[in-house]
Amino acid sequence: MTSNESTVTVTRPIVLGEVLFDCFENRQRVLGGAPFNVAWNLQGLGESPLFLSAIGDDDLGQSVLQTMKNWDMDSTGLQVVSDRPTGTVQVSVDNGQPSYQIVEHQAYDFLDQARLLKDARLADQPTDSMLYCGTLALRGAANRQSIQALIAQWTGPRFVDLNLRPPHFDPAWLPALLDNATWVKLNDEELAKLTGKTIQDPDSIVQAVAIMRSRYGQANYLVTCGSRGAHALMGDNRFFQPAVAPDQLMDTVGAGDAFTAATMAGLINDIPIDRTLAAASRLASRVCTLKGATTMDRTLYHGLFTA
Ligand SMILES: OC[C@H]1O[C@H](O)[C@H](O)[C@@H]1O
Repeated sequence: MTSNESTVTVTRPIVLGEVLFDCFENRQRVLGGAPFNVAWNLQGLGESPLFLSAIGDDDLGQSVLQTMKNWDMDSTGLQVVSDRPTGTVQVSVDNGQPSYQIVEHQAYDFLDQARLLKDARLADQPTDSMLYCGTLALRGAANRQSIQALIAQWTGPRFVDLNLRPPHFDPAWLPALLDNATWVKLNDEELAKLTGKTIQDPDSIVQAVAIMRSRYGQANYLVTCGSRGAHALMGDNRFFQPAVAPDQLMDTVGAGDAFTAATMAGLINDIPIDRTLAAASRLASRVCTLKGATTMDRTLYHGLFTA
């Protein structure tokens, strides 16, 4: 956010999950991983997220550290796992739509629980700090236990990003993850998969979210539907935001994460939800013009909340 539109930030978002390199078919490597993308965009939006993850003791890990430093990001929450590689994902893009081959047993799968809880500085956080959790880092049993321990102690708002990346997801994780969550974000396909509903119009979204709420509690929901816009369901109210078409589509990698980050920034800064969703749509659209999810180009973040 630019200085003339920000309000005083009293909380610091904490973002937990994977950091990795998205490796494209042309051999280009771009920093990514949904939680990392969210943290990166929050930083671009003027927040100071604490990012909790792990890298390997290798060149890619050094590159993560250096790039975070260049972006003025706090890397104190980054663990080094010496016997595992820094994460990578093979990305194929067809007509702008990515598919991912996600490599297993990566450094981010082996978070040290004591260090994680310490870095989250539970006692020091203002009670209204927002904790973001993705789902990929839950795939290992030890990580799952660590993340559940952190969630169990968390008293502030929680934002859960359901990234269903088969086969790295199990609905059995959902009760612990969604219980008492403040916000849940997923896309229309994920909502359809989890509820068995066909998602085709606002009514079906409302019905599917009602199913999710009956199972997992009364969170607010953010449902993104690609070029068909996004819906925020807050209590009984639903807000719709049309999608902004990108100037020139490169790929949609990280568009949803950009949407999440701008939404979190709006919530943290008490910006009205309609303005927040409009900004989120703009940022998602701009990310679609990039190869991959992240860029050092700060103009990406200009005028998002004022346009
Ligand atoms: O949401 C996009 C991210 O998810 C995938 O896991 C890719 O790594 C990419 O950066």
